[in-house]
Amino acid sequence: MGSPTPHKLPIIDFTKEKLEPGSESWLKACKDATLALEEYGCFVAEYDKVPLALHDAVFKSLEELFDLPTATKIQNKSSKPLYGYVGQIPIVPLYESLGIDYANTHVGLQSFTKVMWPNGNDCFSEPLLSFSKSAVELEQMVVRMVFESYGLEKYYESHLDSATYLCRVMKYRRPQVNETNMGFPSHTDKSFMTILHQNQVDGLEIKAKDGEWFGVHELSPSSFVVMAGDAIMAWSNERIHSPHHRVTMNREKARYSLAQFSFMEGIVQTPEELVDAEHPQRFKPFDHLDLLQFYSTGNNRYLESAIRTYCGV
Ligand SMILES: O=C(O)CCC(=O)C(=O)O
Ligand SMILES: [Fe+2]
Repeated sequence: MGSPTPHKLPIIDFTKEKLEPGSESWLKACKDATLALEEYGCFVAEYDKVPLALHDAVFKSLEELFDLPTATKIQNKSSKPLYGYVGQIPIVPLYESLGIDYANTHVGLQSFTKVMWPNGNDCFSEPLLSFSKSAVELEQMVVRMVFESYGLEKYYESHLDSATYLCRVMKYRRPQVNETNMGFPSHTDKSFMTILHQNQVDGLEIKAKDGEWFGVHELSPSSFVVMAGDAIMAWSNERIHSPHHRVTMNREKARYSLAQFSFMEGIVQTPEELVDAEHPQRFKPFDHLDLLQFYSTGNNRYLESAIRTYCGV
């Protein structure tokens, strides 16, 4: 028996100037993006709205942020579950992250920045805000493509009205000798969708539907990983797959990354058009923040699929 073909994430070109809704290149990208989200739950978008100078400024400012004292970083708190500082966890020793809610808005970024630097820090907030706005634009394009592919564009505007964006910025320090190289354990995202961007240090691994793990390599400063979260899996009545993924550190350098998660304010519900005899409803309507609350309670984060336990039919 020959060995199976190695998995590789599809790469979809979002750099085209003429990626106008309705154009031929738009229709092709709609098909490719939806297929990739159905098959792998993610793909690499080549996207040029974050110029190299901005990419560099963002990662430079992340170094400055993570160099702050832990006592400052732990002030990153939120009334929403799992929105604040995460770190100093003995079983995940390499990982540290902070959450910036409403990162695509001036107000959101200022309120985060003021906690870290009481006198403000425009060298941090300006690049992060531009980055976050561009990541939102990319996500909204992908969501529009998916809605159009399923003939459900009529729901797109109301979807946008209730989408909010949390930008989680992450550092994985390099492992010391004899220390685990596990950067972050296997999980699925609880978001509707996630946009990931990294410095040039690899580590992200995806579990394919056949159970095989594979690494995501050769990402450039213009590469963004677009990943389906549990909420779009439920919305799509499981046509779209939210993949398990993890981070494994193999390199000598620290890894910095940004994950911009979309969360819906209020109820997520499968459109009736996606439910029929062949596709019976798989998930009951659920409140997105309540799902997060459930996931963050007790040992629920160790469930194989928190969303199935929470609202699976
Ligand atoms: O650092 C990464 O590339 C992935 C992070 C991740 O999976 C997450 O924050 O949910
Ligand atoms: Fe994730």
